[in-house]
Amino acid sequence: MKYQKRQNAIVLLADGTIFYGKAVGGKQGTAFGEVCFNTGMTGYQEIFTDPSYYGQLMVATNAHIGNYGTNEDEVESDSIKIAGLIVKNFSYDYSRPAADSSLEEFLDKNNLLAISDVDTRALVSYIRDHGAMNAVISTEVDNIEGLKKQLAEVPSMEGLELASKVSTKEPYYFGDENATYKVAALDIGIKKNILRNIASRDCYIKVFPYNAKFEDLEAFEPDGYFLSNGPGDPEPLVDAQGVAKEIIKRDLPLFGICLGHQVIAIANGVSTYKMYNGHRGINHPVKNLITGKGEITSQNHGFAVNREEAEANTDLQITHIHLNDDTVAGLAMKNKNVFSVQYHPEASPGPHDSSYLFDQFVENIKKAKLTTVQ
Ligand SMILES: NC(=O)CC[C@H](N)C(=O)O
Repeated sequence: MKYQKRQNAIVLLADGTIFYGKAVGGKQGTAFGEVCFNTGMTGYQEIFTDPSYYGQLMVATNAHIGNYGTNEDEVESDSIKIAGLIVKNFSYDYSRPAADSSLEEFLDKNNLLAISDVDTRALVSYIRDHGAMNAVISTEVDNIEGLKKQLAEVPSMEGLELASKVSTKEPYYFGDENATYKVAALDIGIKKNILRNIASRDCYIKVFPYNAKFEDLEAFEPDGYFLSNGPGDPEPLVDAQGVAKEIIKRDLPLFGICLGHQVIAIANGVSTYKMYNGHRGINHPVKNLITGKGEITSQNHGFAVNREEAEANTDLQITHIHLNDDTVAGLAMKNKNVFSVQYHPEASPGPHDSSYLFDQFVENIKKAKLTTVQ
């Protein structure tokens, strides 16, 4: 495929701005989504398969993508979840002993359209200045007006419920069934490395579909509950919010990550909003307000919790702050076993500074279990 003629391609933004490139591997096609960028230098395979990215066209700010190939174990779900890929230099060749295929093969297997040779620095500067917006990538370079019409029909990410598109259809189990603790996880777009992190801390997990009811989770007789990351706007996720409310009412141990964190905030009456530009990268600085320590975190979100409302809410405490823009990065409920973070302690990709949060979850479970037994 390497020397095949590559089709001309465009990135057309919702405001009419056009960037030019070439379709990877001589492909033809068109893909729509919200354009967003990730600043991570590594971890592209994990990012492409993270269900939180469903419906998004990903711009990689790293200038070389594909150079270390892919490995079938380095996925965060069973398929690519981004809607399309935009890069500067696409590496058809790769070099890494652990790789088992090229990125081109991996994209082909998942039928994903990728566009290279785009001036990604100019594109990212543009999005930073003009905010997140819908876009289309396409090889139909002579059909700009037609593409514009179709693009106008693509719904905005604001208000969009996407958890149902990526959640498991049936419940399933993860980990060792003889583990000491049982955790019920609500899958609103869960990443595999979250399951690995919880299971490796002596927990057996049952994973439930996005529309499961609290009673479904409770029937597993779990020691703790988990609300996952995931795509789209948290506001329409009424089922998940209902589950969170029931868990909170009973003061059961609960941990939420990213979309799960936003759901917990909404369950407490605190609203979320669409950010001008989200946080997507693997070096985002966060301050833990309880310990005073900084952590370098992996992030991927386009919505955030309203800080003023969270501060005014007497049931909540802000535990973490994003140091770039002072947005809420972590919450805990006062006098309850409930906490959540806006970022990704499971990393994959990213640093492991925040893995202590999984320890904290299991500690909370342990304490709650001791109290119930006595
Ligand atoms: N990683 C996530 O869970 C993302 C949450 C939500 N979809 C957002 O963009 O803010």
